[in-house]
Amino acid sequence: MGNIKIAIQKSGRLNEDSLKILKDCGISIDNGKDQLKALARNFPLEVFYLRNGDIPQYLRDGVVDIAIIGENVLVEKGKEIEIVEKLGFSKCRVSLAVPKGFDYKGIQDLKGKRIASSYPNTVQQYMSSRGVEADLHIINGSVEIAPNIGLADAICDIVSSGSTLFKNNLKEVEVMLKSEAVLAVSPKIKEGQKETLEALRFRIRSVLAARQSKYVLMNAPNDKIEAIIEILPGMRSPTVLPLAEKGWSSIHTVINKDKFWEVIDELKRAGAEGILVCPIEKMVL
Ligand SMILES: Nc1ncnc2c1ncn2[C@@H]1O[C@H](COP(=O)(O)OP(=O)(O)OP(=O)(O)O)[C@@H](O)[C@H]1O
Ligand SMILES: O=P(O)(O)OC[C@H]1O[C@H](OP(=O)(O)OP(=O)(O)O)[C@H](O)[C@@H]1O
Ligand SMILES: [Mg+2]
Repeated sequence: MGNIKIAIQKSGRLNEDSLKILKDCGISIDNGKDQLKALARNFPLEVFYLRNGDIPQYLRDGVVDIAIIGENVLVEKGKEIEIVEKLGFSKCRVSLAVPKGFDYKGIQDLKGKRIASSYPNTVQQYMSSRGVEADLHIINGSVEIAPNIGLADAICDIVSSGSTLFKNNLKEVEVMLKSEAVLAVSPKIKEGQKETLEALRFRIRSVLAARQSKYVLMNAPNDKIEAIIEILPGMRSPTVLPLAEKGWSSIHTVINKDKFWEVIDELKRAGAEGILVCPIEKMVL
């Protein structure tokens, strides 16, 4: 398989989870402190530690073949770059916010207003597709402070819990896009490298599916099995194994981790006992 170069964020919100997903894919990386480049020991992968904001350009130029990057950065700077996997972490939205006292009724209220943002293309496109012109001020960080220091009437920035907006006396008024970390591919990737990319994607999908699921085991009297199976939102038909105690069985299945709490009471009412919920390390689909 051809060697591929992957860019991940050097430091910041994506760094740790990006390294973690590679590790969960069974890829060991020798990364010493302050190293900008590292080789994987057991997979044809070279890791480049870069600024998130610089990655679209490196992908475009083919300096790196693939990258783990925030989708919001691609929307801003790399619309033509292909996203091949959504990775389920660093979930956030890019939103417009105004001071709490602003009587906001709709996007038209921002006509001619000063908007501070690190995402000028995203804002520009959102506003102009709605026929609204505003006065954009590009700033690189601490955007939420802009209205308080008289620099802007509104802002556009990343929102996750909303606590930064809250602390700065702002309210979210338009969600322009939803974002998460993604695996993106350079348009210049070569044929010989696609096999390695597919092998990596296969591993990533197995890791993500496992993160989303739980292995659930429970015991039940045989006459309750049918009712219990009705409740279980399993992958396929659950496994039913006889217990040493006559007339009892053990039921095993895989369920989506978010669904589990929805059905737990129902399962107990239907007669399930000794319910165990276990993590799954990999799930090959
Ligand atoms: N509060 C947040 N909650 C969840 N995800 C976030 C949050 N803030 C940022 N992100 C996501 O993480 C990415 C990296 O954010 P971070 O603040 O670490 O880097 P940055 O300063 O934008 O980039 P650079 O690496 O270029 O310095 C963002 O592009 C976004 O996708
Ligand atoms: O809704 P919240 O949960 O408060 O998250 C949103 C904040 O998180 C990000 O900043 P970060 O902490 O990454 O700092 P930065 O501006 O230095 O990148 C983003 O720029 C917002 O300011
Ligand atoms: Mg940030």
